[in-house]
Amino acid sequence: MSRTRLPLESLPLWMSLNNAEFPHARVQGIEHKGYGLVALAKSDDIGEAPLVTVPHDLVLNAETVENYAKADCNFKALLDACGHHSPRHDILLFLLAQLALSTYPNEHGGQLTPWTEYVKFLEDDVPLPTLWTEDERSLLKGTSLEPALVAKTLALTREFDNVRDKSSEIDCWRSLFWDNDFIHLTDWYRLDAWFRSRVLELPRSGTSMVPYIDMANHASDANAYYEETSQDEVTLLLRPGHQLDIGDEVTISYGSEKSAAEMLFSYGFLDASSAVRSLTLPLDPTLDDPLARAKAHVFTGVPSILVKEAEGQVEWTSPFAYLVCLNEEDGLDFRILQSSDGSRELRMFWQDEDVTEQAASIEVLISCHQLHDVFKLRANMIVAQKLEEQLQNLCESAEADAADMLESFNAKNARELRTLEKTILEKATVTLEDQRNNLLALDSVVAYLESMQAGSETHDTGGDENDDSENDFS
Ligand SMILES: C[S@@+](CC[C@H](N)C(=O)[O-])C[C@H]1O[C@@H](n2cnc3c(N)ncnc32)[C@H](O)[C@@H]1O
Repeated sequence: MSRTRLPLESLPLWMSLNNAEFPHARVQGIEHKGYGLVALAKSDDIGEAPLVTVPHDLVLNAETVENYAKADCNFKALLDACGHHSPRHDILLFLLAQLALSTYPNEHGGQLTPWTEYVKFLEDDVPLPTLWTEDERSLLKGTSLEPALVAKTLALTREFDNVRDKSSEIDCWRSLFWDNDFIHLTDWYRLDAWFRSRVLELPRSGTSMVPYIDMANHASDANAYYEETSQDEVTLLLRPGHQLDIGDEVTISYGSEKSAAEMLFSYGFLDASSAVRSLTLPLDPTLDDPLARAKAHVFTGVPSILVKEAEGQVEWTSPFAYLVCLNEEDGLDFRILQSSDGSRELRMFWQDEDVTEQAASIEVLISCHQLHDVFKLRANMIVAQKLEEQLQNLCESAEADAADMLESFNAKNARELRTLEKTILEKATVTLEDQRNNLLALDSVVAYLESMQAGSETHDTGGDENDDSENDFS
């Protein structure tokens, strides 16, 4: 969508017309960060007074969307056809309506809101990976962001196709989506990127976008914070103890626990000062596991591996790896139970006890089993294999990149993420190897492996004695 824009100089007027106050902070361009907020007074002069106050009726949340639907029948038709799934999706539909209204008022003909103008201040160029070029995205190969980005892209495409399909039965939306082909998938990507990089969770208003305050950039030692007042206004305040001069950037924290991949995914930059060193990888059941689908079905958590470095130590956690490593001979079983109303349900049993509800804590359930250390060894090997594959992919990605050193802000961030994740993975591999060696030295594990070996030898010699020993070994 080729949209109408407004210059930043008009933002103060927009704020005043909408009864928002910004006595101590204004928006200006900040190097490498787009826009940002800067202080208009020294911290000593500001004291505890708000830097910015945004009235409740400017806050965009699920309630704003519902109220707008009551005032605009075109939007109501769209919301009823494909909305009411989640606050995020409804807010995206609202932003889409504002974008269409601000750019094609004749086609849309709907109700203007303050957001119809505010979207004209928002930049097209948002550095989130969903909006990167193909070449930039290819640099993420082997990082934990690669599968997340593929999943997100698919989900956004599905969402957009659904909105587009449903719009075909609503006159004004049919004209925008179909007859004039004004709205494209990239518009939906951009709306999602605006939402993701600007959304706040407010105690009273819930999932919300707050104009002007959403111009505040992130810093891990942020000098400001936002809060919702008892009148449901949102205010931006200085953090006690932080000194500010006129012209200093006013920053907030986007979250202190987010990994580098999460920061890049949601905000399009890496925070060099962050101490968080972690990554999460999806984990699938092994291909030859006959119970694979059943395990995935009952597991309520996210099937993943979390690797985290803290105080020099690398730890991994993966409840799903413990489920993946168990099989029927160990005592894991799945049964379909029929309830009195005739519905059928898949239930998981461990040692004949129904543990469906505890599938995500299977590690605890198996801790009393005599083969507990053997299970730990199996889980360790599943995780080690996944991490080695990941490291291999990262190396291939670095080799491909070396041939074609693409220069851009996003390319630089992709490379930094690769380096950071490679370091974490290499340390995790050493941790896993140490743990494996310790487990392999345990009597219970040695006895188990010997019994398996003896079993397989008995089995082997029971067959054709003329078998090629090399084949047996392989
Ligand atoms: C809530 S908006 C802040 C306003 C934004 N800079 C703008 O121009 O509209 C969040 C976006 O600002 C940018 N940003 C915020 N903090 C940053 C930082 N410390 N370094 C680089 N970019 C930052 C990122 O593009 C992020 O997605």
